[in-house]
Amino acid sequence: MSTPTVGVLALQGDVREHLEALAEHGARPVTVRRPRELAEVDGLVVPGGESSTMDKLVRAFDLQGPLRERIADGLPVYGSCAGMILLADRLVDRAPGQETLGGMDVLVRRNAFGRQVDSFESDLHVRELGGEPLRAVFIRAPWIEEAGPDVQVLARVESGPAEGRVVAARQGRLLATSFHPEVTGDHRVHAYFVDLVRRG
Ligand SMILES: NC(=O)CC[C@H](N)C(=O)O
Repeated sequence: MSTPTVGVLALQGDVREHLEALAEHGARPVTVRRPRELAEVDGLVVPGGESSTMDKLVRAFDLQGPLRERIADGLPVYGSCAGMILLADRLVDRAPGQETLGGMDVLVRRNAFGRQVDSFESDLHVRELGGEPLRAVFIRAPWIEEAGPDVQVLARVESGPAEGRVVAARQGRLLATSFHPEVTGDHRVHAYFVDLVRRG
């Protein structure tokens, strides 16, 4: 699979930046809005946005069942911010009636960093992405509050009041970050994900 087809769930949120970052790293990027489009992809990005809105749209577009099935079948999925929330098996501070797709054995807290620090940037050292620190942009971001034994922690906040909080993790073919790597020029997270898709 030299040029994998990688979808971006395009119901809501920042889709275009992900498509560009995926193309840069050798994937054939496509938008996914319908079950038949989901059936064509080798991997999927669930972008940031607003997780309860995205959940409603996922259900309105009859994608919840097909997405859960493909996740259970081992589809590689990368969730950023709201996407991390959608991949979580358990949520704190969910909106009324909000559901997730699940797949990752984590407890995720929405809007975890508090209102006074809606958005911020921070450098993270992510061993899997090589030596250079990664500039991470957090926008009303969640964090992973608890992670099961099969979850590999990839990055934690390195300073400030949230020091030690888990903001990137992987469980098998599922990858999640609290932050938005698509808005910086450094797309190593996308490269890592495309590699994960290629390995099948
Ligand atoms: N940038 C984001 O994706 C924010 C996520 C948003 N706070 C939510 O709950 O869905």
